[in-house]
Amino acid sequence: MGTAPLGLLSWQHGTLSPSYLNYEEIRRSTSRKHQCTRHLKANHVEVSARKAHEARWYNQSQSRVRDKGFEKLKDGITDLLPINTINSLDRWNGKGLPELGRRKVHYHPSVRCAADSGALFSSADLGANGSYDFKKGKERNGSALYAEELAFVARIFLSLKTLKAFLPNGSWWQAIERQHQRTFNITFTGAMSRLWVLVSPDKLIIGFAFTALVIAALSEITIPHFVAAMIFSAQKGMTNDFYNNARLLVMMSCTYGLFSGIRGGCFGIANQILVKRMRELLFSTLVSQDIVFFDTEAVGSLTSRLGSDCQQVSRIIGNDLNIMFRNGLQGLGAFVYLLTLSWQLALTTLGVCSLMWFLTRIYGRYQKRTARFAQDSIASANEVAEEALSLLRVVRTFGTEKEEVYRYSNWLKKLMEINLRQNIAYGFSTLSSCTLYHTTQVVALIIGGGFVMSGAISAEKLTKFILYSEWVVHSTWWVGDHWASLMQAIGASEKVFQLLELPPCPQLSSVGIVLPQVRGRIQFVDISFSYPTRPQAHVLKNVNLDIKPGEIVAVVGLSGSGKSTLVSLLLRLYEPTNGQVVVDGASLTELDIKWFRKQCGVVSQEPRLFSMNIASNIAYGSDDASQVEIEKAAKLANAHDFIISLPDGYKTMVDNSRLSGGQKQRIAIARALLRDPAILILDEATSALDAESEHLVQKALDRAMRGGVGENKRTVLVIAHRLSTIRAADRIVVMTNGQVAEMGSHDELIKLDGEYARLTKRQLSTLAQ
Ligand SMILES: Nc1ncnc2c1ncn2[C@@H]1O[C@H](COP(=O)(O)OP(=O)(O)OP(=O)(O)O)[C@@H](O)[C@H]1O
Repeated sequence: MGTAPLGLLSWQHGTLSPSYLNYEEIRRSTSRKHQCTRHLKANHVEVSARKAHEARWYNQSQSRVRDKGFEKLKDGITDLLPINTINSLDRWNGKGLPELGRRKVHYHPSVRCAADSGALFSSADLGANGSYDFKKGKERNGSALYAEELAFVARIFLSLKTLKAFLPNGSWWQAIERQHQRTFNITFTGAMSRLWVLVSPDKLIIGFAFTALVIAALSEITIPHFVAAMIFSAQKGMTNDFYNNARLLVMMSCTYGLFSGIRGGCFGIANQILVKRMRELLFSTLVSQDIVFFDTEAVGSLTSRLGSDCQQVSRIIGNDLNIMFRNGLQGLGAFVYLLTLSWQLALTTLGVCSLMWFLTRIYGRYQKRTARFAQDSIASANEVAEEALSLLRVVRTFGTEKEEVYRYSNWLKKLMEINLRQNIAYGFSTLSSCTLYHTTQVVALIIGGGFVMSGAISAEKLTKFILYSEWVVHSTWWVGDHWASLMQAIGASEKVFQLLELPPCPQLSSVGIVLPQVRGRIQFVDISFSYPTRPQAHVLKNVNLDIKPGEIVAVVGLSGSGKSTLVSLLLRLYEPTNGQVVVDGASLTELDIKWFRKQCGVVSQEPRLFSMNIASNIAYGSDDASQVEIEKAAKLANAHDFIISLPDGYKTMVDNSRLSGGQKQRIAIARALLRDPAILILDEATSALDAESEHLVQKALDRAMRGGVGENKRTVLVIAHRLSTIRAADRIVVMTNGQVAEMGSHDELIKLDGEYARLTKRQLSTLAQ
């Protein structure tokens, strides 16, 4: 097999039109065309023993040859191998094609370059010894020069291909959009009407701001007129006119300064009010969402919406609209003035401004589209940061600081990619605006100078014209700049507006019935349930359970058997897929759920404390509790002694991390007991406490479970893990795979020798070890 030159024959991948590198065109453009064609035809090698994938490439290449109209060449070349990525070549390295032997293949940079751009090669091009040397090829065979030319053309077209990606609507600009999904799109008018609803209660401030804006803008626009008038009256020796103009200039300058200040202050205040109101509204919308919503939305992302996204919106009124109105008004005024000076020159300026505005609209649209993606990336970065910082103890224990930094910086990288595009787009916008700005001056001077020389207008008029045309263009530039910034802010706030439109959780707005007295009978009637985020997983299946008033029921079972889910359904945090929960004969859906929840005391498996003092944490949700009642609840929960031993006693500031697990649990028990609930729900902690803490917590739980007397005896539903708690129950319910497997007293279930007996034995043997 002889060494053949590079057979660069065709191009794939739509970005570069194949016709650009049509073989025939290349052939025509080179003096060695016949020689090369002959050479390729003569040196092609029939590759007989191809592997399956090579055969596939071969077929593809044949169809490409056909598709791209290389019919003539097709007949002569049967062993084309499309090497559209260098990886394909690399895969051959060392392994060898049948005809190349097991030798390493080396590639000339131009082969790599051409291959990257999707060229087809003949296997013969790689040479008999598996390598291709252009210099040697050139010496041996004149056609090699042709190969270099082709490689050169390849480079040019590669550059063109890259350039094309940077043109408006090119693939580089759209790369970001392809990575993100947009489900909600807000228009300019949509955003404005929503913002108006938010700021309308402060019409007075907005009114002041706009009045001041108009006065400041109009007084500022007269300044160039008086400046020019003063210069020319001085030149003509008109002293009276000079001083009159000077007086008016001072007056206008002062008016401008004063009202600019009022304008800035009023817009600033309106801005602060807007952001505050928006954050309040967003927060209240979020806290009134269904629990399912929080199964899908990360907390870090939501706090980012409250912080960063709302801040972006504040720019709209305080900055963008303010400056747009000011410059719009001034630009309009200046243009009217220009028309009075020379309508021909005024129309020239208008032409330039229209072009500038057109470019700005394109730029503004791009900024709006990308802004949302930027905010999404900020939210995701925030989510990672929030997670890592709140779980820093776990991060430190597992030594995964670097991984967390990597996770965080990955989002920052994505954000940077978006910002890079936004900034380059800004660069293009500034470039075009700058060019057009100076073009106006040059055009006005050339045309205006002609008018002056022909005596059509005076030099004073031309000077005023230049000053005001500059003003018009400058105003258009500013309006355009802030239009783009406004669109960016609207884009950034899309998610905020989307969230603000979420209706509150229906149970919060529904008015249900309030029972005169809660006796505490709880019935789970044929309950089936799947979490909305995992509808295929049936967590509870036809659960039937009747808990009598004052009864203590312990629910036991393996982890994941659905015990906590049962409690969530009792508190109506989720709605059952099938069946219903009945309390004292009334369906839970008929009851006023806020009232019902107040009748329940809940101690969750991992109680969380708020960043407030201990007394406020105990009184959380019981606003009218007195200090005496708080202390009584704390004593019942075995928490009083440790609380008073703290430096500030009940006023000690705590948060979720400043107390031990046992202490937090006792505060949570006190919080539940303070309500003196008719129904007590305990999700026993599985985490191991030291013997002393466990003893104290256990005593607190026992006391809590025995609360109430006679008719008012408390109904207790306890998800129990400790044998002592289980034994204290009147009835034990054993759950397996979302179903009630066994039910009865401890002795009954031990006799049954089923699941419960097995669980108990396992626990006893663990304790014995
Ligand atoms: N918010 C949720 N979204 C989706 N699936 C969930 C959710 N909460 C729990 N699950 C799933 O529901 C099933 C039952 O969970 P549940 O918390 O009720 O079990 P459990 O018996 O209380 O377990 P443990 O004793 O470990 O607390 C599990 O498979 C769990 O993965």
